[in-house]
Amino acid sequence: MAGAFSGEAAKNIPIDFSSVESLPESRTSSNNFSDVVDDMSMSIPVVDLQDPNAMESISRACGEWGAFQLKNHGIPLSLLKEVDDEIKRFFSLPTEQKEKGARAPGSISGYGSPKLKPFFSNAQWHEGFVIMSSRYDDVKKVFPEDDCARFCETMEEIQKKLKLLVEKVTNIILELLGARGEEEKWAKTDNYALKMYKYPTCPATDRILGLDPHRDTSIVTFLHQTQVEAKTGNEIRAEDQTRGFQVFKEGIGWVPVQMDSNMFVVIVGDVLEILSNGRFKSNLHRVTVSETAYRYSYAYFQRLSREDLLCPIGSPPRFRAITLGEYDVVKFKDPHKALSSISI
Ligand SMILES: O=C(O)CCC(=O)C(=O)O
Ligand SMILES: [Fe+2]
Repeated sequence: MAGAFSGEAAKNIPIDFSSVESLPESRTSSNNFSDVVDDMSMSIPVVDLQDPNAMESISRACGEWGAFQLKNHGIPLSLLKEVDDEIKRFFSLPTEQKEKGARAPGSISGYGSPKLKPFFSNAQWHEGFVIMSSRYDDVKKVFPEDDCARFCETMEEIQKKLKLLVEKVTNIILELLGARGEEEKWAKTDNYALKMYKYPTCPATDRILGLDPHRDTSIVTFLHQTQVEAKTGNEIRAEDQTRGFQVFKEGIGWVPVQMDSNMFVVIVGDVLEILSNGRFKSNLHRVTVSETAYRYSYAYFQRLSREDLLCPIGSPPRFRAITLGEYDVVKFKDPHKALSSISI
């Protein structure tokens, strides 16, 4: 198989997906593929940021779903389209070119499978590229100079806009919680990560996921689902529009989120569940893949410091106060039990 790697780098760099005609034994997963809701009318709520009742809608969505789609967010749709195009251009580069920006062991930024272990098995069908707080060193290694400038300018622009939008939405949420302390500075942080993904077509969609079920550690994650592009010679099928990002709803199952490239999906993370004393739910989500269509996405995460103390707002507290650094250690041991293991 082309693109087989050895040594440390093999842990970070995906196999060359285009060369895989059948699924290697090592890339099978034990996930449940049948528990998917096929009622198209069921989805996460849509919140209109221009609506005078936006705050109430955000409160309800975060409490009931831990996720919502955000429209009228103020980021120009032309910029969203440019970002989509640049991400597509990046992932279309030859594998050996992208590998020049490979994520170094122990680092978060760069090309490969984002550093998520031991959260997941190895078996995930995606390529990733991570930019940390507007640092483009890895991009420069990948792109020839002129192409690099266009990519970096576009990414800089979207990150500037997202920083302000995420700050605005985080402030609404903090106001809902009555937060008065340190948390307000977290909304404004200059420390963030932009993770981009390509989910290539896959020969065995019933045996592997693009991204395994997980909860983000963030306050909120902003996710944009980019265009689905059919593999040469294939039509895009209706189901490919809903194949991709899915959220888990207790008692209902996996709910596919209908793609809308004009909106952002806002996802509640563990930090917000802790801060809100359990009022807002950290959302369990995953990504499924398609046999006939590629999918691209990018996610923007605010990053707190390891020393930041997460303290539930409200009484009696349902979680013990914990620094982010300590919480990371707990999550590393067992990501799916992290929240329950700090609950009191
Ligand atoms: O690519 C997606 O749709 C989801 C990404 C995601 O969940 C993450 O980066 O945490
Ligand atoms: Fe996520």
